[in-house]
Formats: sequence, C-alpha cells, structure tokens
Amino acid sequence: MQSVHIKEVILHHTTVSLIAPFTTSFGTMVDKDVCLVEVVDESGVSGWGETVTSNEPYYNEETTATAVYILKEFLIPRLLKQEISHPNVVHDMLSFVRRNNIAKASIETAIWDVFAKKNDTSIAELLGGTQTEIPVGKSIGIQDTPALLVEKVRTFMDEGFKKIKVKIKPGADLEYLNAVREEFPDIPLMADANSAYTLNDIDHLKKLDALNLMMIEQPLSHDDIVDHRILQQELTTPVCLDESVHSLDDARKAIELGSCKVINIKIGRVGGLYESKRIHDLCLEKGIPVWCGGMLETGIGRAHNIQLTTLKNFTIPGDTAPSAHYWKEDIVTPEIVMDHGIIHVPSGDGIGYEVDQEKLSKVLISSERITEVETTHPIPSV
Ligand SMILES: O=C(O)CCC(=O)C1=CC=C[C@@H](O)[C@@H]1C(=O)O
Ligand SMILES: [Mg+2]
Repeated sequence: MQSVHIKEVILHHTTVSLIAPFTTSFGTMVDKDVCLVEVVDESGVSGWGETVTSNEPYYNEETTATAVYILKEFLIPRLLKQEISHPNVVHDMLSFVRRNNIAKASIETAIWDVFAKKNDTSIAELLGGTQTEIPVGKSIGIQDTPALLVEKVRTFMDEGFKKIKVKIKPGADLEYLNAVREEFPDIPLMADANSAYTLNDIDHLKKLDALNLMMIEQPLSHDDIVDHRILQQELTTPVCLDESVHSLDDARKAIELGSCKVINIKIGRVGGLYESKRIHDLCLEKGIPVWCGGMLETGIGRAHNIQLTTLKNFTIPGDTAPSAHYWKEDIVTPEIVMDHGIIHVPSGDGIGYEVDQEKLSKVLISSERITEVETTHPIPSV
C-alpha cells in the first residue's frame, strides 16, 4: 500500500451550535469550538479529523484550546514531512506526549482518512470491519421533569432508534427512569451518570437493578477502575465504562478486575482508531460487548465513528444519531441520515463522506496552514 507523506496540515477553527442544549451531570453544552484537522499528502489528497473536546475540561482534562496547542507544538511537528507507512504507526510516533488523547486522535484519524483515500479503500476496510448497517442509539440529556423525558423518549422511539441512553445524576435518576419504564417497560434503555456517584451511593444505585437497564455507564469517578469493581459486584445491572478507559491497558485492567461488563469505545478518548481497534479486539477475545460513544461530533467525527462501528464486536447500538439531531446544517455531504434506526455504511473511500466547503465556510472562524516545523520544543525524530 502507498505510504502517506504529509506535505501540510491545515487547522480549520470553527464554532458550531447544537440545535438544542445538551445537559449532563457536569454541565450544559450549546456552542462549542471545533478544530477540524486537514492532513494534506504530497499527492494533494486530504484526510480529515476533528477535536471532539468541548470548551471546558469537564469530560476529561482537555479542551479545544489545549488540543490545538498540543497539535501545533508537538504532534504536527512530529508528523510533518514524515513518511507514514500505515496509520497504525502514528500511535507510537505520538507516544512521547503523555495522554492528550483527543488531540492525538484528531490527527491520527485524519491520517487514516488520507491513507485510505490514497489507497482507494475505506477506513472500515482497513480496520477489517464487516457490518454494513449500523443500529443507532439516541443519547438524551437531563430534562427538567420526568414527563418531559418520557415525551423525548416517545419521540425518539417513534423515529426508530434502537437504544435510548438517559443522562442521570443524583436527584434526577430513579424518578426519571421509573417514569420511562412505566411508559416503556421493554425498550432497550440505559443510563449514563458521567461519574456523578460514589461508593457511598451503592444502596441507592442498587435500586437501578429493578429497572432492567442494559447498563449503567460510568457511575463512579472518571479515572477509577477499582471502585467500579466493588460496585459491579453489588449490582446485577452491567456497568459500562467510558471516561475510565483511556487505553488498551485500562481496558485490560478493568476486564481482569471485573470492573465492567461493557465498554463504550470513543475514538477521541483513547487517542485514535488504532487504539480503538485494539480495545475492540481485546473485548471480543474476552467476551465483553462494546459500543461506540458519541462526543457531539460534527459529521467528520461521526463518519469516523460509523467506520469504526463496522467491526464485529460493536453489538450494541452507539450514540451515533444522524446529523440533524445535532446541527442545523452538518459540514459533510451527504448529511448522515438514519433509515428506521439504521445508518447504512457509505461505500466511499476514507470516511465515506465529503467535507462541504460551502457549509464549512458558514461555521469557519479561521484556517491555519502549517507547512514547516515551527515549535521551540525538542521533538523526538524516531
Ligand atoms: O454524541 C452524542 O450523542 C453522545 C453525547 C454524550 O452522551 C456525551 C458527550 C460528551 C461527553 C459526555 O457528556 C457524554 C458521554 O459521556 O457519552
Ligand atoms: Mg458517557
């Protein structure tokens, strides 16, 4: 296969507005700055990635501003003008930088895209993905009342979604979930706590077991694996880890300890597609089902999620709702749509969607073209 030789990287700084506020246990998001990373190969072929951070460091330690800084000062200087034989090598090339996984993923995924396009194939093909239809779930933020949540669930079930994820926090959990269950006793339902609880809440969380949830996502601290083991031993509801799993090693430790029975794989959180596939493959080997979480991405990040979800152990619908559920106008063409709860995997090369320059221009603040290494920091060359 043809290598990638990065001639330049263009950082497209944008600000996008969700069509509705999205509330979790750590805050509410409406607008967010997104840096779209365009990697241009010597041949002129471009690949695209995006920073899936938000403007505040409330999900993990990164923000869009920190991701841009790490990209400009460390990651781009390491990759510019380099011969990249396969996107799989980028993970190790960037390992000299600690964590900062969303920054790393924003350029690693762009390299997967440009490499796939240069070799006339899709990212799904390169990863070994076989699924051609992706069942879709819907993530619903915390609502003002249980009745409002019930109506949101009704709307989305009527649209055909295959899974409903409800954000919860203390004071907005059992009453809300019970209201949903009373109205919809059998729908595939899960809850995401975004680390809103502690082991002091075990007796309260055990009440979730009466609700027949698919899973409870990230109930405890964002960087914990040990306490989740203690909680999982007390619950019949499967624990799903999101924020706690930053790498293949974290996934291995969580599985070995019995800290979870499901893992939410997010390309940004684990540093890219290479690590996502490694975690997927470990979970397949250990009998742990996975699904693809969302980070309120634009169509570029959403397209990468779809490519990843073609892998066989993605057996649970992900948070990959169509573009229209997030943006008045998405920046990819065609927009990502759903057909009776299914997204059909596109047949095109790379991410399978094109970036619409005219739509991009409407959210673009500025673009930075980086053609030379400009950092003052020492950057390893091997
Ligand atoms: O993109 C989607 O639809 C899922 C959004 C979502 O649930 C989340 C986005 C970003 C961080 C978190 O708040 C939350 C999650 O934990 O999955
Ligand atoms: Mg989550």
